[in-house]
Amino acid sequence: MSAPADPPAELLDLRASIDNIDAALVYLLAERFRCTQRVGHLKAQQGLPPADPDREAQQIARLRALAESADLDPAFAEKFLAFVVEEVIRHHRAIADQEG
Ligand SMILES: C=C(O[C@@H]1C=C(C(=O)O)C=C[C@H]1O)C(=O)O
Repeated sequence: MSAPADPPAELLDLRASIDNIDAALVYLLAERFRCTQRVGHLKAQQGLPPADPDREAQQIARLRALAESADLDPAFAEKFLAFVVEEVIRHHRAIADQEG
C-alpha cells in the first residue's frame, strides 16, 4: 500500500516533530563523538586500552534504569548504547594505531 497523496494533518504534525527529534539526535551524537574522539587521543597518549568494560557496565546499568523511568524498552537502550560504543572503540583503535 502506497502513502496517501494527502496525508492527514495530525500525521504531518507528528512527522514534523519526528524530524526535529532526529535532527537533535544527530547533533547530540556528533557532540558525543567529539568528546569520545578526544578521549581516544588521551588514551593513545597515556597508553590506555581503547575499551573500558567496567565503565561500559556502569553506563549500561545507568541507561537501563533511565530507560525504565522514561518508559523506554531497557533492552533497546542497551542495544543502542552498545551500537554507539562499538563505533567509538573502532575509532579509538584507529587512533591508537596511528599514534600509539
Ligand atoms: C569513551 C570511552 O571509551 C570507550 C567508549 C565508551 C563510550 O562510548 O561511552 C565507554 C567506554 C569505553 O569502552 C571511555 O573510556 O570513556
